[in-house]
Amino acid sequence: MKIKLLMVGKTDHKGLQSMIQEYRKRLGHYIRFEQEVLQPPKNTRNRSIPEQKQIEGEVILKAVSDSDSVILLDEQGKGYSSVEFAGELQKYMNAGTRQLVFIIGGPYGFSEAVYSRAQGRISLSSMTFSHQMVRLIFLEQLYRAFTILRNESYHHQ
Ligand SMILES: C[S@@+](CC[C@H](N)C(=O)[O-])C[C@H]1O[C@@H](n2cnc3c(N)ncnc32)[C@H](O)[C@@H]1O
Repeated sequence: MKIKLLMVGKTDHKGLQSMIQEYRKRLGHYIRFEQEVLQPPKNTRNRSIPEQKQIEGEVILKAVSDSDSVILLDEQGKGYSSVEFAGELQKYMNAGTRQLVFIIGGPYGFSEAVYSRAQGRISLSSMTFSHQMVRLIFLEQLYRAFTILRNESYHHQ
């Protein structure tokens, strides 16, 4: 299986970039992993929030293939413990999933079209994080999940 992380908008924060890079590197020891930053057109800033979400949604959907399994990172999604999340990843691997795509939305979340395309929604907390912080928190959880599946000593109950 390959995991792809799609994110709307780039992060310029050097500290975050460096920690994200560290977890990407660690994750690469366990699974094929790719991340892609999606850049909505710049001339959308004067649009209403629903219009911006729709435009971002179109950009997101273009980046997803028909055969991908898609999970949204969404504060209103389902909450998992780290062990449960590791179990979910194992289920996708056991099912022969070729590419599992996780998506982090922009500042206003996802359009209805993106919600309809997704197979699932995962909440990392009922609190809202910035779309930039979520990248790091989620990558750490992905890495943690693979150490759990391998019975390594990173995770302690
Ligand atoms: C600033 S948040 C958007 C908040 C917006 N109110 C919404 O309805 O989604 C930007 C993105 O970060 C991610 N995000 C933020 N907090 C999250 C959480 N607790 N769990 C999972 N994803 C989260 C989601 O992908 C969201 O689209």
